[in-house]
Amino acid sequence: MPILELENLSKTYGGTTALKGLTLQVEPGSVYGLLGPNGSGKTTTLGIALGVLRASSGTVRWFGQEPTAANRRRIGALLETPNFFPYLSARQNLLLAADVKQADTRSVDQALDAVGLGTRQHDAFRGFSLGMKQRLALASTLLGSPEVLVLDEPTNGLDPQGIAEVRSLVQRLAAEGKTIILASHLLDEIEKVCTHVAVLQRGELRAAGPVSNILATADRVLLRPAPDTPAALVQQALAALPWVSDVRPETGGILSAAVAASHGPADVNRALFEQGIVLAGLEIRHRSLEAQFLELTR
Ligand SMILES: Nc1ncnc2c1ncn2[C@@H]1O[C@H](COP(=O)(O)OP(=O)(O)OP(=O)(O)O)[C@@H](O)[C@H]1O
Repeated sequence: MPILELENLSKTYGGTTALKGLTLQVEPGSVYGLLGPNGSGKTTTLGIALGVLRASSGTVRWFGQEPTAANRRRIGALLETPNFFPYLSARQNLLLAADVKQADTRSVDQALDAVGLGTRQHDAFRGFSLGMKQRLALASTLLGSPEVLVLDEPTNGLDPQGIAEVRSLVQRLAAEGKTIILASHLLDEIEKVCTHVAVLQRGELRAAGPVSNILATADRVLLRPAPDTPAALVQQALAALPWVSDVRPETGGILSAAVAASHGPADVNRALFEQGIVLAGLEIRHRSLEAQFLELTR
C-alpha cells in the first residue's frame, strides 16, 4: 500500500493557480523528491499533504486512509525552520519540542543520536553551525519516531559542509527504513539522495518515476544519411529499433535519436547497415542531467 497518494490535487490562491491536477504516489521505503524551479508548487503540495493548506480540489490519502490525527503522528515534517531558543541547549530545545508533540524523553535521546548531536547536546543552540542547526531541526522531526519524514528544501541556505551533513543524514535515515519525501529545486540533490522523483513545473507534473528512469543520462546520436539515402527511410528504420527512442529530424538533413544506456553508436551503425542503410556521419552527444531537467521543465 502506498504511503502517500495525491489524487488530482489543485490549488488556487486568489487568481494564481499553484497546482493543476497533481496525481502521485509515494511507495514505502522510497526517498521521493519533488523537483521543480521556484514557484512550481512544491511547498503548496507538501502543505496540502500535511493538512496545513486546504486544496481547492483533489484528495490526499496517507497509509491508504483519509488524513486523521492518528496518521499525522506517523509523519515528521519540516516545512519551515523551527524557532529554537538560542540560549537553551540542543537537548533543552528538543525537550520542549517533545513536550508539545507528547513524545517521551527517550525519543529525544534517540533523535540527538540519530543526527549526530549526542556529544553536543548540552551546548547552546546559538553556538551551532548552520549545518548543526539544521540537523537539530531534523532531530525535532524524528521525535515520536515517525515512519515518514516530509522535508521542504532541507539544505536551503546551508554552506557546502552543512549541505553534505544534511544529505548524508537523509540517506542514513532512509537506510534505516524511513520513507522520506523532500522538495528541492536542485537536480543534483535529488539525484544524490532520492530513489524517485516527480518533476513539477508551474503546478503541473511533468514526469514521475524512479530517478534512474527520469533523470537517466540518455545519450543521443546524431546521424547524417548518405546522399542517396532518404532521411525518412532512416527515420523509419531507427524508430523500429526497440532501444532507440525519440527520433527527430534536425537541421541540415541530420537526424537525432535517444539511445538506451545498453547500446551505443556502433550498434546504431550496425543495425542500419544490416538494413542496407549507409551513413555519411555518426556522432554521439552526451546529455547532461541539467540539460534533461531543463528540457523537462522547458
Ligand atoms: N499564500 C500565497 N498566496 C498567493 N500565492 C501563493 C501563496 N503561496 C504560494 N503562492 C504561489 O503559488 C505558486 C506555487 O508556490 P509554491 O511556494 O508552492 O512553489 P515552490 O515550488 O515551493 O517554490 P519555492 O521553492 O519558491 O517555495 C507560486 O506562483 C506562488 O507565487
